[in-house]
Amino acid sequence: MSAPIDSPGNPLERAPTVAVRDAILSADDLAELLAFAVAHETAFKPTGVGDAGASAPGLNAEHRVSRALPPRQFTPSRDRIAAIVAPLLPGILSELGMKAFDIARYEIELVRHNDGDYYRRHIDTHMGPSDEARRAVSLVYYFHAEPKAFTGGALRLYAVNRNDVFVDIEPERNRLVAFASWIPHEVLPISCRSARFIDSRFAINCWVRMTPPTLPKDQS
Ligand SMILES: O=C(O)CCC(=O)C(=O)O
Ligand SMILES: [Fe+2]
Repeated sequence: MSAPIDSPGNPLERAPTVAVRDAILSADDLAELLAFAVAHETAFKPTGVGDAGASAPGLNAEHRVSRALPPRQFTPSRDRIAAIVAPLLPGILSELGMKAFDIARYEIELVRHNDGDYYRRHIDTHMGPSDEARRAVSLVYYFHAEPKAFTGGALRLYAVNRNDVFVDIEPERNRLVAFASWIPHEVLPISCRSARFIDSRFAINCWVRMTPPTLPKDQS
């Protein structure tokens, strides 16, 4: 018996693959988006966990502190965001090593992290057999006011089974980051001395939901 010449290692311990795209929006569109967020400041509500993949539904300040705009208030932007993401998706999927799939829908959320906020390690999807249209790809688009008035807030993406193998992505203005929704990740704590809403770390989450595969019929 001979040992493999080049062991591929354990995929669960490998650093995750992340796709990063910069300069996504024009300066005008970016300014409009920031103005939209600022105009809706009072509508942002504390975020919960457990919508997908987290341990328990509801608010959990140990796990996640941030504020999000209720999705119905952000729906006018949904088609515009989908129109930006759709043409980028084939290249992103191939970079992530994922096959093209039937898109059931895009799920979109606008989130603001301010002083002391964070989101601990989690995944964005459910695992195991299911006929729901599950989240397959997570995309996060970052924006903020200039000059940037917060520090921290990197997106840390982990190897599935390791805490000490990770990739940090800076939430650069006008940057889109994409990763498979089952990759564990966290938002590192943010410091924002002014604590003003406009100085927040803003992010648009866009989850691409996959049409579920047809499960084999029970033959018994
Ligand atoms: O804002 C980010 O960088 C990621 C947010 C996140 O992981 C989530 O909302 O599920
Ligand atoms: Fe997430």
